[in-house]
This record gives sequence, C-alpha cells and structure tokens, in this order.
Amino acid sequence: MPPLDRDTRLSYRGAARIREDQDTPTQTTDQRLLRSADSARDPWRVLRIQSEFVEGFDNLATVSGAVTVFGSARIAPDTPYYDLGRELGGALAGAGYPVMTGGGPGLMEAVNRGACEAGGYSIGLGIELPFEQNLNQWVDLGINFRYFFVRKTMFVKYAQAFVCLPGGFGTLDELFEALTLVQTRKVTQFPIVLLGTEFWGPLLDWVRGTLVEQGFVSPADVDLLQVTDSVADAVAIIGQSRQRQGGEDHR
Ligand SMILES: C/C(=C\CNc1ncnc2c1ncn2[C@@H]1O[C@H](COP(=O)(O)O)[C@@H](O)[C@H]1O)CO
Repeated sequence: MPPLDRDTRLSYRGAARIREDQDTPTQTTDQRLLRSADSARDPWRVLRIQSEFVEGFDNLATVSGAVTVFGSARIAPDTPYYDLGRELGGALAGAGYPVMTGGGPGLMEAVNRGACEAGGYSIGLGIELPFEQNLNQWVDLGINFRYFFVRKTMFVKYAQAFVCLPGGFGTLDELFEALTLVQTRKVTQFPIVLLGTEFWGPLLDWVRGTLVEQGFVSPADVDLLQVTDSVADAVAIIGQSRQRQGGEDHR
C-alpha cells in the first residue's frame, strides 16, 4: 500500500492522535520537573502526571497483548535495518499482534509502517522533545506523552513481549529497563527478543564475559534475552511464550 497522505490516512484508518500538534516547547515538561529551581511547584505537578497516566490508560484500555518494538530514531528508509523493521512490523501484524513503538522516525517508523501495510493495528507512543517532531504517519493510534516514565509504563503494561532492533542510548535504556523488570520478576512470562546478531552479539559477549564473569548478574539472567536474525523466529518466540500462558495475559 503506498503511503496515504495524512488527511486521507486519518479519515480512512480512523486514527486517534492525542496531543500531536502542540507547539514545540522551549522547555519540556520533563525538563521542568527535573529542574530543582521549581521544587516549590512540584507537589502540583503530580496532578499533571496523574492526568497523563489517566489519558494513557484511557486511550490504551482496549489494547491487549501488543508487542512493543524499540529501535533507533536515526535510521533512514531504504537501508537494511529499516527494511528489517518494516518486515518485523508486517510479520507481527500478520500474526495478529497490535504493534507499539515510540512513534518517532527511523526504525520506529519502519515498524509502524510494516504493521500498517500488513493491515495490523499500529500504535505510536511519542514523547515531547525540545525540538519539533511529529508522530510518524504510520500510526493508527498516536499519543504524545510529556513524561518519559509515564510513557514507559504504557510500553510494558499493554505489551506481552518486547523486540529490540538496533539502536542507541534510547533503545538500550528501554532494553535494560525491561530486562530489569523481568530479572526482578516485576513482570513474568515476558520474552525480550533482540533482532540482529551482528549488532547485539558484542553486547551479549560483554554481558557474559564481564557481568557474569565478575558476578554482577547470574548466568541464568543472560537467558532472559533471545537473539536472532530471523523475523519469523522472533514472532515464533513470542507465540510460544503466549502458548505457555494458555493464551492468557498472566502478568
Ligand atoms: C534523535 C531523533 C529523534 C528523536 N525522536 C524520538 N521520538 C520518539 N522516541 C524516541 C526518540 N528518540 C528516542 N526515542 C526512544 O528511544 C528509542 C530510540 O532511541 P535511540 O537512541 O535512537 O536508540 C526508541 O525506541 C524510542 O522509544 C532524530 O530525528
């Protein structure tokens, strides 16, 4: 399916976009929260944070068993990793999973695009940034969050698995947060698949050779990550985990 222009897409796919077209802020809400000069006003910020949770829960309430995919914001279309992301989005949608990303450019866009082209449900959870950025055009449901930590809750709460494509600090942050939640059994039965052995292999070598070797993590912790080059394998790993749960979400 060729890309539809924004208006056509919105009316055709019935997309909902929440807080997308806000002006680019000179200072983000996250920045104000973290600035100590504003501490006297912090108690009142709780109401704003609360409202963002309410909005997220409200808009995502009908989503269940999604697969969240993380990956670089910087990879251009028509590159091997972009094509991999697009293939992944398509395969996940084909297997019936709603697909959730950070709603931005790069591999987030690739995955949303693949899901959309395959006729699946494509969700983008964007983040307010200090520079202008819209949600990519391939989301059916797009929500722009002000607070990173609220958005992160949504990524876990409405997903049954994570897939990580290659990426930088943002992707690594999201990967290790998920990994810690599984390691500490805050969430269980939650597969984390790393797609791309050439990219992820050296990280796993370091985890085994340094973290396990020096006792910072246990050997079993490494098994919480599953690495593959195959999109079909990634989808199968998620399917097997779901089967073990009897098709239910036991988290
Ligand atoms: C830097 C650029 C765009 C930033 N825009 C983002 N929009 C939405 N989500 C983002 C963005 N940047 C990071 N993220 C989150 O982190 C992951 C990607 O970060 P990485 O450092 O590129 O690996 C991704 O999964 C998002 O959830 C360029 O235009």
